[in-house]
Amino acid sequence: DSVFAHLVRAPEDPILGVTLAYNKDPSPVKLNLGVGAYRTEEGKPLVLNVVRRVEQQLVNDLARNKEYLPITGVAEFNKLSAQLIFGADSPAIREGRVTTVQCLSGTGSLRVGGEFLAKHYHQRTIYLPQPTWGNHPKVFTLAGLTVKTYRYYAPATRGLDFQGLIEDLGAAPSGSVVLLHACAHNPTGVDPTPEQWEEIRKLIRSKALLPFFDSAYQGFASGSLDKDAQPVRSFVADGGELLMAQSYAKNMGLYGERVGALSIVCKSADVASKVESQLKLVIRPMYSSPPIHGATIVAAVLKDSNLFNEWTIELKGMADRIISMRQQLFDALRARGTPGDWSHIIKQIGMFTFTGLNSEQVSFMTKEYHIYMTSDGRISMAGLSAKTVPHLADAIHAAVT
Ligand SMILES: Cc1[nH+]cc(COP(=O)(O)O)c(/C=N/[C@@H](CC(=O)O)C(=O)O)c1O
Repeated sequence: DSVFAHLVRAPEDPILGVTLAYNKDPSPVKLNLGVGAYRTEEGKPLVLNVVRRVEQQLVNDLARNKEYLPITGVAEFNKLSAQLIFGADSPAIREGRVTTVQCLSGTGSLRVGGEFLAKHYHQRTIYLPQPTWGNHPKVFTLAGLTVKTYRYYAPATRGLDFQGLIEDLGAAPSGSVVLLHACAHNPTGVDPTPEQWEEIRKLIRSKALLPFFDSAYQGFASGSLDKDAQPVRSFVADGGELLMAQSYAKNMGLYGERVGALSIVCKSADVASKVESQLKLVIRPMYSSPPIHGATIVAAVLKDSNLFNEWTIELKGMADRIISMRQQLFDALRARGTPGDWSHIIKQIGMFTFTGLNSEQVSFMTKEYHIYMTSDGRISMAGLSAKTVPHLADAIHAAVT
């Protein structure tokens, strides 16, 4: 019999498996609020106009070919990605202290960064917020790091457990790596205030902890790319070092193109270039070089001021639609007199609402109302529309009464 006959059947991914279950459900009222992917009012995936425009230009450009990219990817894309998150006027970029490599979207950027740290950094422990994106622990464990957690979410207030965060990071061994969501924390939708970010930054620098930022929603938290990058820029401004994983999956709608970048901000240009040389030794045996199409689209949008402005308008449109879904769901629950305080729905930011519903209530809503969401009670607001809000509100009402 097969040499693989001994394999046990693996469980589906807690996030991506929700979509598989949704697809199997024949119900006409089913609702997919699982994966963090934007949907229009009509419930359809969105390809941004700027992306379509650029793709038209690319397909007609006979000067383009399908040659291998360098291991580090599209150079222009790397430069423009660093400017997008650190600011076009960033002193670190000007001083040549930033190295950026194109990776396979956010996940690939996190994995390459994790493998680089496991190989070259003296402290192999990374602290993840509790809770965090479900794939983080797996990515970093497989990269060779030891995963620990720091308190982040306070179920009682449905807000930030700032005291717990400070205590846990204060107790972390000096030099530990700390994963920070740059904005729009997944799954809680709870971000530190600017004042709290400043406290976090001071603590991290005072203990020589190494920040590893994950930016998968730049522009989705506030609707402004620059505003959402402020916390990151305050860390770069203090001259310290950090790692930064960027994803264009959500904010440019390039999910399946797998477009992302890993940047490492170093103390000197000389170190940055040595870091880049070692990053190439991580990437070459992993996937050799990244895909050409998506990064070319992003570079075209970022370097042309008209396309860039049109992108910011489309991005704000997506952010605003999500915010209106928050208000509509909150109003619908209030209209039903649904027991409990639901103000966190309008206070939380980014793509997700961390409802506070427990796994029994979630499975009740799936069974009785065909609502598909992750078992931790997270719902992707982008999956909602004005006409489906009442159905979700009915389901939540039934689940809590
Ligand atoms: C915080 C965070 N970081 C990185 C990623 C990776 O995205 P990538 O497509 O590799 O650029 C995601 C994706 N999150 C959504 C989709 C998923 O789970 O893959 C989600 O949480 O639903 C994140 O939420």
